[in-house]
Amino acid sequence: MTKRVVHVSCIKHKYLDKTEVDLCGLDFIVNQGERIVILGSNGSGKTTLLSHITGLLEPTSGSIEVLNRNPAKNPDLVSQKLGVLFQHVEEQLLGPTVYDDIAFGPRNHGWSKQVIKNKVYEIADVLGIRHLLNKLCHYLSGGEKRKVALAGALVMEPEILVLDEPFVELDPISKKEILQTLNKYNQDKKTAIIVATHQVELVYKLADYVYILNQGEVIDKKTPKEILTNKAIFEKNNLELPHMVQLLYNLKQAGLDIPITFDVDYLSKEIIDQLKLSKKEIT
Ligand SMILES: Nc1ncnc2c1ncn2[C@@H]1O[C@H](COP(=O)(O)OP(=O)(O)OP(=O)(O)O)[C@@H](O)[C@H]1O
Repeated sequence: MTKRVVHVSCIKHKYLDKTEVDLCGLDFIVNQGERIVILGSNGSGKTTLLSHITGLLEPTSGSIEVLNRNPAKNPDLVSQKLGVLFQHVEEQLLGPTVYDDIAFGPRNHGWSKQVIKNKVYEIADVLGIRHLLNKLCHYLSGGEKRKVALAGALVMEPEILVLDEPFVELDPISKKEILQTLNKYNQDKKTAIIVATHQVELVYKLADYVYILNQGEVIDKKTPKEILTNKAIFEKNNLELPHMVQLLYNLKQAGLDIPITFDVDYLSKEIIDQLKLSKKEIT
């Protein structure tokens, strides 16, 4: 039977300035090894939802279970089983040096010096940041900080990874490498991945299911294909339609019957075939 690792049901939160966020609508459910992308425009409640899952916030009502326990009441569970990457990444870099920062979790859990060293080097190699290990975190670039924070999130081999806008500030090569790393972790270790973003193109590359948030409400759960083939979802939820999908819709409107896909090679072949065919028909 599939193990449910996260279950959030109609939680409400009141911030100190009295802003109320009601994350009701559909229950938010994540099973072991699932890759979930949470899409929503600015202020739709993505970070608020993730902050409850990671136990940083406690709801005023509703229920939240992470690995069958309340995360706000079980900080040990969170630190051992959850790997977290915050949106404002500076807030989570704790060590003076990159090495110290990645080693923070393992040291706290009493791992031996040698095991920590091996693991820090291993994860630094995976993320291509070994050359940064002796550097002070303060002087890292934005993208480097994000990679270091991700290394800190992965080093404990968590059951659940919670990532808030992980690809902001990353160059295309870093983005591709980190996507590959996340998908590999997911495959090899059955790590559940929860990513909040408004970068819709990630859906195709990093989602088994997509939850859509709109003004705090969890309004929909869909597969990537269902999202990408339904233009109305983008308009209704103030999400940017990726250029490639817009192009496909335009071609469809002009009479070319092309499947909606993000596979550039497949798409190019389809377009070329159809253009060749129509050229033949004319001549
Ligand atoms: N610490 C806070 N104090 C007061 N209000 C807050 C706080 N954090 C978030 N909010 C409010 O809660 C609502 C949801 O914000 P949240 O940050 O969860 O949205 P988001 O979907 O992550 O947005 P973005 O994509 O811009 O990061 C917004 O109206 C926001 O102003």
